[in-house]
Amino acid sequence: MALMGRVALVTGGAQGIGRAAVEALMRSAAKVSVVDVNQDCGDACKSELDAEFGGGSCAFIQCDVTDGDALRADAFQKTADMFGRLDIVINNAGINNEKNWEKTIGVNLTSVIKGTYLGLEHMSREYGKQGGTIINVSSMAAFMHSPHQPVYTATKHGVIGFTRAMADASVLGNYGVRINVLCPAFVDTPLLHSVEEEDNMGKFVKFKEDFKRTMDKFGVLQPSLIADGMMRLITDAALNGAVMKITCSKGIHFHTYEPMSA
Ligand SMILES: NC(=O)C1=CN([C@@H]2O[C@H](COP(=O)(O)OP(=O)(O)OC[C@H]3O[C@@H](n4cnc5c(N)ncnc54)[C@H](O)[C@@H]3O)[C@@H](O)[C@H]2O)C=CC1
Ligand SMILES: CCCCCC(=O)/C=C/[C@H]1[C@H](O)CC(=O)[C@@H]1CCCCCCC(=O)O
Repeated sequence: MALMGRVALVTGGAQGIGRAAVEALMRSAAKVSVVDVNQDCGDACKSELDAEFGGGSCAFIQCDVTDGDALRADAFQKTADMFGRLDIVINNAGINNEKNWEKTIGVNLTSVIKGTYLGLEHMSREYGKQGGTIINVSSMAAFMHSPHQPVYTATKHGVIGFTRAMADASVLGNYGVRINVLCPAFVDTPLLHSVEEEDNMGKFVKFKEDFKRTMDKFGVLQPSLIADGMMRLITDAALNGAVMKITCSKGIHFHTYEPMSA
């Protein structure tokens, strides 16, 4: 019951890692807004969550996170209006599309930046709000660059740099918002199967056997473990600017950096 009365917004929350996070939040008695572009999946998710947790604790908002106006008005503002506040934002929506790589930058990086800024508008002391916490979802691809997914890899590097800089800005600006980043290795979700398809991988699809060998080598995690990591980032008040990694070999752990020097 640690999060009783708290309100969370999870992008890409209708399936996969986002859905596991939504369930973990609801088990802790938070109210959750599931923001997802996929109407059918979102409707099914809402019905299942209402059946499990009772109505009134979650909402599904159909929204494409790359539509900045919709993200502001339909996702963030409606969530705050519906539940009366916002405390937790998980910028999780992501795609793997090397063919339409500009869309990958839009969803995986630009929308994470927008989601962070909107989260601050609703939670930061700068805006007269009560504080809160933001998690941005990156990937182990930010540490082990992938020849199968160059643009995906670039976006996930970007998410880490942006998040760490914003975490420092939050301290300097006394925002009262903790901002952390999560980097899972391979996770058993529909996204992982998109590496089989030319529509997603473009010319890199010819490397799919090599990609699968990497997966066999490192193993595949379950979404529930990623949700456990997210809950730790949400509940541990000491964490800001943390880069959490989750792998089969080491489980939940943190990346360490050299102190900054010229
Ligand atoms: N599955 C994996 O192996 C890993 C995934 N990740 C990251 O975790 C995050 C979640 O991925 P998964 O759950 O695996 O993917 P998934 O494909 O299972 O779920 C992603 C969800 O995001 C939604 N979505 C996609 N584009 C959207 C948009 N424009 N607007 C709103 N919603 C949108 C989808 O409809 C879907 O419900 C992504 O950022 C991904 O890059 C990171 C490391 C490993
Ligand atoms: C299709 C999208 C799935 C994206 C999953 C993902 O982010 C994969 C990243 C891998 C990248 O393709 C190349 C890698 O090596 C990344 C995974 C690395 C896992 C390392 C685990 C290390 C360990 O267990 O110690």
